[in-house]
Amino acid sequence: MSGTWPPGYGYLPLGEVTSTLDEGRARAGAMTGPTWITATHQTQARGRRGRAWAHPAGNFAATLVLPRLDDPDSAALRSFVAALALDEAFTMLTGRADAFALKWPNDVLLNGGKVAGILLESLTTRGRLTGLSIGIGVNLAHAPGGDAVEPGALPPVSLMGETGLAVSPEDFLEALAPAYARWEGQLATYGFESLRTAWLARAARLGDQVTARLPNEEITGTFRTVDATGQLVLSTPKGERCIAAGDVFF
Ligand SMILES: O=C(O)CCCC[C@@H]1SC[C@@H]2NC(=O)N[C@@H]21
Repeated sequence: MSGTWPPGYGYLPLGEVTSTLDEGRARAGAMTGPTWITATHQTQARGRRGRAWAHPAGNFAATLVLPRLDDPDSAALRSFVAALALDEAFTMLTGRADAFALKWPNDVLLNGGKVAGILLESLTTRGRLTGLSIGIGVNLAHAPGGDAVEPGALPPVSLMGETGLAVSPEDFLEALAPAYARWEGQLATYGFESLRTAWLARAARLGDQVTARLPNEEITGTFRTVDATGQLVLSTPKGERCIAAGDVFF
């Protein structure tokens, strides 16, 4: 790894694994600080809501392990930190900020298709949240076929397919890791408000009608904002609804 690696962050490049999230969980106890784990192949990569995640060779797959969290209550905000870092890395590598947008809660879009996803997993000690794994998958070279996504979901796209740019997973990490460290530093120094503002400036479909699919309910309304705790705020005919977790459909 050349370039400017963020001070205090470790790096563990692996070959074939079941999932970098599994590696994060197994290795977190021995880590002394935040550590990026990458893999060239994952045999059981997972996405949000128990879905499988396709990881063809040439795509980026990593888990950033935060083995100790000073403030466990802010753990979920890391999906905003990671999304802003991904957006910054994409913009740096392509010079095309206008092509990318952020979709609540944790997808990155390129030309309206999904190019990257984030999956947070808690790390617990004796039932207490003590750390966090941030799994990140980026379709650099290949997008999985449309049949790999659920009906109504945005089509997967790849960076190569949409822009013609060949970016290696190593080069992507070299852009992403410092960007993540900067946004994490901003969260620590200034709090979530500055990230919330930055995220909203890059949000897809702000002000539009969207549908949030929750385990037992679908809520359709106007996407007003994201609140101070990271919840999605929709205006519906029955009033304002704040949504902590769910999938959003446009
Ligand atoms: O559903 C999503 O959008 C989240 C996808 C997260 C995929 C990444 S790839 C690296 C890490 N390891 C996994 O098994 N999943 C995450």
